[in-house]
Amino acid sequence: MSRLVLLRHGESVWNRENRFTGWTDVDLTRRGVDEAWQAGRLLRDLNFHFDCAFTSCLKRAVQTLWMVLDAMDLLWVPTCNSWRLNERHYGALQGFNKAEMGERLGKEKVFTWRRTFRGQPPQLSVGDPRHPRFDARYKDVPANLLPAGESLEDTLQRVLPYWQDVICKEVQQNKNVLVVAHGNSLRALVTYLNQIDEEQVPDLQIPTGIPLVYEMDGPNRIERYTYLKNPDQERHLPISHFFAPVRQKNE
Ligand SMILES: O=C(O)[C@@H](CO)OP(=O)(O)O
Repeated sequence: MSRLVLLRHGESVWNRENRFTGWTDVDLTRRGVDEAWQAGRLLRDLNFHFDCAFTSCLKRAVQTLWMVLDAMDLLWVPTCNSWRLNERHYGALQGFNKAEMGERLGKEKVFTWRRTFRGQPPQLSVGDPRHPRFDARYKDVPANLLPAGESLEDTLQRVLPYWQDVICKEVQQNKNVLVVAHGNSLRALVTYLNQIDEEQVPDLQIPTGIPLVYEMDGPNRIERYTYLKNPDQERHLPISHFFAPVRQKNE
């Protein structure tokens, strides 16, 4: 039995400003920092332990991971950063205000980009200075793999090899694993793990700073899962309190 915890970073500056963020490397807000510490303290109080941790190459996730591990006195745990866990690349939308884009281009279009499985945002041109090929942190990633605008489906295709080749191997060895990533890279992973139908994908949202815990019997067998919500009220409850049995799609 292994515990896998998925955590979206705390609130970022562009979350607060309601701007398309994607691969833009923005900071956490004060509230985002508090969310990260609170998640770490909750996991500590519930006696969680991690053998390894994974995050993206974006500082809002990296900083959240560090704060969580610090709160748990686990800063020594081996961690890996991968571009494959980055947020969905929002292409030419990055930087624009979501509500303003809805007014200008239509709410339905913006909804399709933000919440459907296949909605693909307008791409960045290869010469655009915001293109990841100009960013030193991606210099070892083959150019043809670097995205310039992704649907959730594209994000899943990028996240999945990292899940299968790296994170899964740890779960297979019954390790307890923490993954701190982003709203859409985690939506993609949860879509896969929970076998969520394409029509249900728009309803799936991942909140900032709330740990999503899976108890896994092998990499493809979820025994049960739950969010650890309302930290202040639930801090002193045993972990067994949180779980309800999971029905999987093929059961
Ligand atoms: O802007 C983004 O990169 C993401 C996450 O903050 O936004 P959305 O939830 O709209 O996909």
